[in-house]
Amino acid sequence: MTENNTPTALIMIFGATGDLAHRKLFPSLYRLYKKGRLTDRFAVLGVARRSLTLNEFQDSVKKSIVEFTGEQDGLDEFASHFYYQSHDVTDSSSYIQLRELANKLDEQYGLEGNRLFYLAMAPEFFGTIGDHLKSDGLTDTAGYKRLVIEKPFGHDFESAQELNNRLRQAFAEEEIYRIDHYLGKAMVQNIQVIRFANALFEPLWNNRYISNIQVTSSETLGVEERGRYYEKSGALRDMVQNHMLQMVALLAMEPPIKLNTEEIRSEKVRALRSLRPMSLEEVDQYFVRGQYDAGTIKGEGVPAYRTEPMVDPESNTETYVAGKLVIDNFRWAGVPFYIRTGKRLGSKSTKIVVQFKDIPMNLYYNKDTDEKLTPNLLVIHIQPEEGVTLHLNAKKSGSGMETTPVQLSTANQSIDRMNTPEAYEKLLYDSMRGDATNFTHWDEVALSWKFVDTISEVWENTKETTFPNYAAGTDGPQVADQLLEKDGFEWWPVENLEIDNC
Ligand SMILES: NC(=O)C1=CN([C@@H]2O[C@H](COP(=O)(O)OP(=O)(O)OC[C@H]3O[C@@H](n4cnc5c(N)ncnc54)[C@H](OP(=O)(O)O)[C@@H]3O)[C@@H](O)[C@H]2O)C=CC1
Ligand SMILES: O=C1O[C@H](COP(=O)(O)O)[C@@H](O)[C@H](O)[C@H]1O
Repeated sequence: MTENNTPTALIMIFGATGDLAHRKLFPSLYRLYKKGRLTDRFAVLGVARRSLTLNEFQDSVKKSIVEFTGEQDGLDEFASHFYYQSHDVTDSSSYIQLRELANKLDEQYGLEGNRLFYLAMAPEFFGTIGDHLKSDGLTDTAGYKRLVIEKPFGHDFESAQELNNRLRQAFAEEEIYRIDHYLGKAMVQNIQVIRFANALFEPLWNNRYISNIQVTSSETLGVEERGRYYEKSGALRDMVQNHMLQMVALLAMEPPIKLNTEEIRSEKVRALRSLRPMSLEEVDQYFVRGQYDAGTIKGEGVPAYRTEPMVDPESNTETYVAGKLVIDNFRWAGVPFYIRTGKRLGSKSTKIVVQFKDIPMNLYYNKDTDEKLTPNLLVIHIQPEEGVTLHLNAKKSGSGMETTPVQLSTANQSIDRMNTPEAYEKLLYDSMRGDATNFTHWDEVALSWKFVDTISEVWENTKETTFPNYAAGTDGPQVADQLLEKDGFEWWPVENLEIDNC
């Protein structure tokens, strides 16, 4: 890793007029600038097709910052670092001009030839851009060259491999920063710290003491304007292949021998390699799917998935997935990892619940009340609230020896926004500093696709006759509950585990 806490670079954003650039990238760069993490030695070169003057582009940057950060301090100064080239990325003749502009900015700002190419565009263009960056000499530079690439990285293992091979013609693996914005979330980064910095947890973090782990990422949003993309993706490719499996890898991995990029990634890869593969016939035992019907969220009626724009009225696409993952290694044999994620659910929440095994005997059992001890839980609140809660049992006040559940909580300040800009801010900063720890290595991408491909093969080839099978605003389809009931467990309800109630 190249450590430099005030990095200098030319940041070339392909897709600079798009949603991601305006909602996440410009505000994140602005925050870095305000925090002094970007000195004056940086320039941003935006690329997109529409014809904009320099002033128009800089105005659009300022507008996005006001809208998404609510701030305007030093805006003119900040926006003066932004440049624009109208350029169709499929048009080979434009790259030479782009290279000349890049070289000029390099000199003007003293950027030492450092270049970050950020692909904030539809994935069909990733390969073409990579090819041109190399063939037209944009990657021939005296400083570092890095490619930051958005999801989705492929549609399945085969297409991901094809894309990877193509990009590797222009960039080495260590120069490719594949974004998974969940890895930029503070509490996802905290999973390792909670595990490896607490004598209380690490000795218990195995199949002797843990009964099951549940990872939930529920959204109230529907598919919005992304019907075209989502119809081909579904929740499995959109959320499970990347974010959900990344969280599982962090929970399941062995302690790395050092806290560096290579060691952490290699332990995550080992965890993903330990996922028990399923045969096509076994998929239904381990994974279930759902699709939302019309319903009510926060008092407002919302439409069914099949009536959303650009969605097939008979769509077979899943908007909900629940699954049981089995990790075949010494630490986790016998401990199911349950995951669930879906759109148009009752609440926006991402949580991890680690359920500990019951103690061998309940000394406090009272046959008159027949109350069972509540299992100990460690709840990691990823979003919207950020923090940790430990659910314990303690003595009820009074003269008897009855027990009552109690909770110990620590909460960070709450943030509730989709794809929190803070995540992008951290990831942008890391990519400029050369810290790839919180980006996904090709080996992780490949293993995740291989795991998910078996499920998609079955789902794409079997029409789900029960769709739509959950109403918007509910907890999802009943099949998800049945998945855990078979094992004698149930989902911990995310609402009742809110940190505010603790
Ligand atoms: N938006 C978000 O919150 C998130 C987005 N992503 C990913 O980020 C990427 C971008 O998404 P998003 O910003 O939403 O997409 P948008 O459709 O909003 O933006 C696409 C951008 O690409 C440009 N563009 C399209 N075709 C060409 C072309 N042939 N040559 C040059 N520029 C072109 C468009 O500008 P113009 O029309 O002017 O050419 C625009 O700037 C996608 O991979 C998406 O999956 C990932 C997570 C979240
Ligand atoms: O990558 C994606 O993530 C968002 C959910 O992100 P979050 O930070 O709000 O949890 C999801 O809405 C989107 O469909 C998916 O592409």
